[in-house]
Amino acid sequence: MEPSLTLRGIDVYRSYLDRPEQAALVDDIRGIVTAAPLFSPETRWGKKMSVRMTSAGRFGWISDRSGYRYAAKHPNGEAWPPIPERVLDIWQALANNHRLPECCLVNWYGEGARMGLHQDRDEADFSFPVLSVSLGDEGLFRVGTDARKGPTESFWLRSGDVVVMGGAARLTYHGVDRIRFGSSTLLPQGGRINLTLRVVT
Ligand SMILES: O=C(O)CCC(=O)C(=O)O
Ligand SMILES: [Fe+2]
Repeated sequence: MEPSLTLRGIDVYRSYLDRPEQAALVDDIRGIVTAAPLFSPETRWGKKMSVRMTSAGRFGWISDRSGYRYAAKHPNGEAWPPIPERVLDIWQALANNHRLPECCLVNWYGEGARMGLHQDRDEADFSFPVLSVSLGDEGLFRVGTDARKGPTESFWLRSGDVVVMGGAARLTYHGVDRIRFGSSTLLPQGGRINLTLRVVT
């Protein structure tokens, strides 16, 4: 399948998931959140992130006063639930490699939540892409270059869109400036969910 657009090497598959597929994925995510509750990670400096998170897979991404890292257990001490088949299917269709993701990060953006510009670079091997799925409210996604101070541009990600950052774009700086709270009817209470799939080891 060809991407709908490629921006600075990042492939965007617009409306990759139709509405029933999005709703089924939300049900899967409810299952993850029941097993591994959302939490608000703290940065090393003790500031709470505005995005609430949890994970599925062998590893989850956590952050606390010791810094951020992948961990085999939720902060409550339990293993993360498995990555849903429906999520793995998206990876199989678009990630174009033989490894399966080891982490499915679930990011939950409520009103006013954002994610600062960053690189995804806690993984061992950057030859594997990062794939992300957007659900619910629209999010303004900012992409730059592989330099922190490089030029950036932004575009709106909508429910059902899938983004693949691979190859030369694997270490592109990116972030979410803001969401348009209430712009989608997928989540009855509003908000945006982003799933990010990564090979970790
Ligand atoms: O919410 C998004 O679209 C991006 C999330 C992200 O960049 C991350 O979790 O590393
Ligand atoms: Fe990221």
